[in-house]
Amino acid sequence: MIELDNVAYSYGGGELFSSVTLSLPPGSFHFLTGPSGAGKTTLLKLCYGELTATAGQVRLFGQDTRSLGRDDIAQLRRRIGVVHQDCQFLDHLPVAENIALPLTVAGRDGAPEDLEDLLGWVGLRRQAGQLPPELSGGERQRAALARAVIMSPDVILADEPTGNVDWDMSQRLLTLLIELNRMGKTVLIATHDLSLIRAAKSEVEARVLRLKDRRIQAAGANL
Ligand SMILES: Nc1ncnc2c1ncn2[C@@H]1O[C@H](COP(=O)(O)OP(=O)(O)OP(=O)(O)O)[C@@H](O)[C@H]1O
Repeated sequence: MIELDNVAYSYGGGELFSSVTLSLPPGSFHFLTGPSGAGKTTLLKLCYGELTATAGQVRLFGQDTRSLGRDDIAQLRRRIGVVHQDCQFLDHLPVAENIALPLTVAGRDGAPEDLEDLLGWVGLRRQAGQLPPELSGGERQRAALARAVIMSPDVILADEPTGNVDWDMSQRLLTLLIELNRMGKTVLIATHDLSLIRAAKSEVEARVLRLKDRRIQAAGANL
């Protein structure tokens, strides 16, 4: 689905990381962990074509992004749902409209009952008409997850999806992501939260990648 081959990235200063090789096969579940500032968000941005690698190859659904134009990459990105770290809602639009926004942008009409089902799945039917600033942290994260999956993507990339929520809400979000994986979606979660990773490992076969010292390392058993 998504493959990085010997990838390096620099924002202009020194290299943030280099020699990063990873593969997210269909239906796989990965965690990406590592210290703050190691470059997890940056790596996710490379995985969905938001940034271009300074060296190496990024393949999205088998296609080398270096050979693709912006429109091609935009098309491929529709197959990837992203849960951003800061959620990024349009605060003047109700929650339901924020969740449906990717459909609107793509010029597609979603069936109202599908949106209703999605709101029910994330437990936000009651909050559908509220504005994003009125939501709690956990509600915002669930709304962000709903928005990420509304286009039925093949891959879900979640950047700290349980940041700023309590343990019960972390578990609830994790359960939703595991459900998506059981439906066949490829899932990558960037997180600092090692207890979340431990909790997931009893539920799903997850591979843990650690970004540290400018390299990707497979995390050992000492999580
Ligand atoms: N647009 C940018 N321009 C310049 N430097 C940037 C930019 N975005 C991020 N950085 C820097 O790149 C480094 C990695 O940032 P990134 O957000 O990818 O790390 P992270 O591992 O996700 O961190 P955290 O766990 O704290 O969210 C940081 O030092 C950050 O300041």
